[in-house]
Amino acid sequence: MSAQREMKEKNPWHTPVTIIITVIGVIAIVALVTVAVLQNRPVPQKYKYGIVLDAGSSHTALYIYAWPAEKDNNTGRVQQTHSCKVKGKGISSYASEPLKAGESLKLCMQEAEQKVPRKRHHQTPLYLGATAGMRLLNMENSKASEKVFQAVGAALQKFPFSYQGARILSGQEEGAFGWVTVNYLDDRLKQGLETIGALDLGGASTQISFVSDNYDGSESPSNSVTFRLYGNDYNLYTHSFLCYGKDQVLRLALAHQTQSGPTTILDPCFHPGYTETKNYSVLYDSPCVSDRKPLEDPVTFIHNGQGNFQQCQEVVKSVFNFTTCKYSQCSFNGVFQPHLQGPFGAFSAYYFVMNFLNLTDTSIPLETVKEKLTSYCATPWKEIVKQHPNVKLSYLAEYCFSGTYIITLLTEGYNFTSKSYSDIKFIKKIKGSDAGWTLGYMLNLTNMIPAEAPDTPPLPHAGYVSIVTVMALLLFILFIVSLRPLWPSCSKQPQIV
Ligand SMILES: Nc1ccn([C@@H]2O[C@H](COP(=O)(O)OP(=O)(O)O)[C@@H](O)[C@H]2O)c(=O)n1
Ligand SMILES: [Ca+2]
Repeated sequence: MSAQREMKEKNPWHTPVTIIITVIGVIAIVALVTVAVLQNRPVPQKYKYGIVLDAGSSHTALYIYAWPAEKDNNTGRVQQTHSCKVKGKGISSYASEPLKAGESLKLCMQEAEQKVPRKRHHQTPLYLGATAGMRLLNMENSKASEKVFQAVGAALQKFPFSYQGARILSGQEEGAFGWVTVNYLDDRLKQGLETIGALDLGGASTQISFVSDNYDGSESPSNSVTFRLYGNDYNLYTHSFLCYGKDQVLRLALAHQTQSGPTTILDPCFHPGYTETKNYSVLYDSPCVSDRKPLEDPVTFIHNGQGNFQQCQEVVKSVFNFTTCKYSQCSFNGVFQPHLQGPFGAFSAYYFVMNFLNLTDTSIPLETVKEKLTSYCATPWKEIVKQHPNVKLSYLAEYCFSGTYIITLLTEGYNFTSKSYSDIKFIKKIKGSDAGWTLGYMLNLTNMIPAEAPDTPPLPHAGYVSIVTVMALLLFILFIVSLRPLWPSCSKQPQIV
């Protein structure tokens, strides 16, 4: 009995020091694990918002962007959370009734009020950028364009957002911000990867923007935009061709065909059997074509389709000027263009048209694309209408022309070859956000892309917490092991006799 008591008294685990150390150790482990778990628990995410209105020549669209509020600007990913297509035409079409331009935006703005949490309304910046439609109106009638902007500004200021103004983007801005958008969405900038070129086709202008290794900006400086983003320097080539959006080129092509004065034209870019009586005044109602207006013309002309892709290409080629180039190389109209380089993303009308024609797959050889267009254009109008009962006739009539224009612009205009054609991807969205200039515009105006790479800690937070926990556990085990001489099994067992 006394021997047993002696043993109990000598059991080192029962000394107050070991008990205290063990308790502290256990508490420390529990505390560490709790901290590690709590720190990495997903917290409900709060977002900040930004709204951009793209006032294009054919229509206006509203985009809402959101990004995590907690993370600083350098790490938060901006995403499109909502878009709204404004009913009716572009704001430039309201030149004679500017107030209606403002009114047209109301429904989409009300939708934005619903989509952005009320608490965030006041700190949500709201921008409106207008492109080629307003550029043309401004050239034609600057007073009318001012009035449209006044009306649009007054309408937008009635909403609870932080209105940042409405303005016309320059062609360079439109091209460069489109390039920023696609490269930002594809994560090319932060990682300093090879960039994607951007091809944007609108109704009234078209943009091409890309980085080329043998272009330093010295030849034709007006085509050069330099950026420093996340610590990398970019020398971007960009050009915007005003009047070379697909709607203006259609006018140019028609003007070309009606110039010699016949009141009936047989248009190879429209389907056989298509026939419409059109107004000359509507055709020439644009600064892109007004200088080609014949002095005397009848009020109307009859527009008949013929459906011949090859001849249509000849008509389209006639709207490009290839005769002069004062630089080492040009695209068309005497505009400098360096050697094409790298993958390209083609969006906006490039996508809409090629998607309608089932030609977005650029692994289809260019020759096959041309064959498909040849057979599509040659399909009688009646059949086309039967095949697409839900497409508006005015849009449906133009796909043969638009497809032909796209292929001609890419190959004859920009010099894409049968080989480099496959470098192009026709895209609508990247990771859920629309490709277009609006996101790049907002990122720039909110300084959301830093010039220098952010200083990142060598370890991510979770890695840091895990390593500290593991090290602490190891130290604790080491400590316990160092007490080994005091362990009951190691201490001399009392002999019980
Ligand atoms: N679903 C759609 C939407 C637009 N589009 C065309 O895409 C072009 C968009 O041009 P835009 O209004 O942005 O004009 P710009 O100001 O960029 O020149 C227009 O030619 C529209 O007709 C289309 O083909 N299908
Ligand atoms: Ca556009």
